[in-house]
Amino acid sequence: MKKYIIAIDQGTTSTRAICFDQNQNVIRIVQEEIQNVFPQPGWVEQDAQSIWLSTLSCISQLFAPGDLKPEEVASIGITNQRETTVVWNKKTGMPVHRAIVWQSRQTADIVERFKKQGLEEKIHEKTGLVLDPYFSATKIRWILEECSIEDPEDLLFGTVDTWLVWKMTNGKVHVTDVTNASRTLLMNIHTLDWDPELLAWFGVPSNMLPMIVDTSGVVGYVDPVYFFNTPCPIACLVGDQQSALFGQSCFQKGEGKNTYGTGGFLLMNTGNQPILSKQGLLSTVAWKIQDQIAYALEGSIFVSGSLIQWLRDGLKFFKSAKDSEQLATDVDSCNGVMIVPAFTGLGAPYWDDQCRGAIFGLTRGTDIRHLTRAALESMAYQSKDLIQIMEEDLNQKIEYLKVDGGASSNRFLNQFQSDILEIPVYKNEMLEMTALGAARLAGLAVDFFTMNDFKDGETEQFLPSRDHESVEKLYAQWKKAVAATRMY
Ligand SMILES: Nc1ncnc2c1ncn2[C@@H]1O[C@H](COP(=O)(O)OP(=O)(O)O)[C@@H](O)[C@H]1O
Ligand SMILES: O=P(O)(O)OC[C@H](O)CO
Repeated sequence: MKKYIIAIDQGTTSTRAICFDQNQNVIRIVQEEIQNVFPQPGWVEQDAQSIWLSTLSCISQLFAPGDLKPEEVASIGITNQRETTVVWNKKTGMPVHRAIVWQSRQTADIVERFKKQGLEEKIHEKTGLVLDPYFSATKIRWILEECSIEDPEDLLFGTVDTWLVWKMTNGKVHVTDVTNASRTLLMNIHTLDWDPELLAWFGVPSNMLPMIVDTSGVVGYVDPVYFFNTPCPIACLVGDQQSALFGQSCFQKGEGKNTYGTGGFLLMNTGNQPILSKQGLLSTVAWKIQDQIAYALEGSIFVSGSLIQWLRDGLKFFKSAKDSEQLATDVDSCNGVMIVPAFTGLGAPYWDDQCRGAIFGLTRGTDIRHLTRAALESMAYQSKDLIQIMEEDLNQKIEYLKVDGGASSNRFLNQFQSDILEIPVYKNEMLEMTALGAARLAGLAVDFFTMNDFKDGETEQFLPSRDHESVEKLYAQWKKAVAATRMY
């Protein structure tokens, strides 16, 4: 009898393996941090082999206590940091370069080259995306141009979902799902297939590309060597932000969520048609389950929780990210300090790959409490930038915000977010929303769950508590800081 679903949540900061039972409760969770490498300013890379090994290690730790039986697992779902690009040799199984992480700006020059060809509008129409180093296409181009490659015909490309499935199946299955493919700049969001014109423009050979599959459905079986001699089906691949949207039960048009992980991602379900933004939001595939397709409008923030990680690891302000909450509430305000965390440029709605981070308003009275508070507040201001544009693009008022992701356990952040948006913020008691989405989708594929099983859980509410005038004043200061950062 099958009792469990396992979700692998391969994020930018860590890899997690999570075991869910039939009631969608978390039975066990195992997590390993992932090393980021910063070879040059604005570049971010990870060792692809370590991503795979951390996944393998999390799976084996999940079963280490001996109480969970591998043969009781109905299926595995994989959700992953999107856009991050791996190119490897299919004969050796070895990556030809480190994985280029979604945040990395190392392809800014290549992007400039393509911008000069005047293709931006056409690319936007076909992909719903903007021409930016964020997406996979120019990262593949960079690897093809910069790495010495002996056997180009043996190269395979994959986002992290593809890489993990290829490894888990011992090189038998080379696939990606439609949500991940929609983040490459190579898939046409109307046909849901690789677009020959885009491949030609970006110079990406079609034989490197994985097959595009549904978000929910069995794509292959984990090689028994990696799963205690049990052939377990891999039944879902899904980008982590789309997965959180599914986990948050945003199944209807007009329902959305905001995730605060390494980056910040606001996604709104737009139904079975893509809506092209006029102001820098992205159109993306939310999921495809057989003949059911859902699209989303997305605002992507490059630096959100990773700003707190930088205060922790780079500036050594505190030992644990959760200490940031106490520090922030130890003072009543930031005393005029503003942080614009453009470490790798700014994403939506600015799409500025050249600017870099800045701190304003320092005085002799500034200390780590003000800086920590300013860091958390910047996460909320960036989300407000997106909400305003989303309301205009959709011609609809957003009445409340569902939040999740690692940093949403910070109650100061949630309260400040509600204050600055002047709408309620709902934090679900389920901490692993991203993994829940993948577990649900993997369970659907093997008839472990049905859609009727998916309900909203209990939430904690944060209600606006500031007067409108003070909110306006703070937000105007933020806009001034962003403008000054972009001028520098
Ligand atoms: N209590 C907290 N307050 C603020 N930030 C936090 C807190 N806990 C975690 N974070 C931040 O959230 C991020 C991790 O969130 P997570 O959703 O696990 O990210 P990812 O999916 O990108 O790996 C880290 O960047 C960390 O600094
Ligand atoms: O690692 P996360 O959870 O911040 O998500 C990364 C996104 O998928 C990048 O688009």
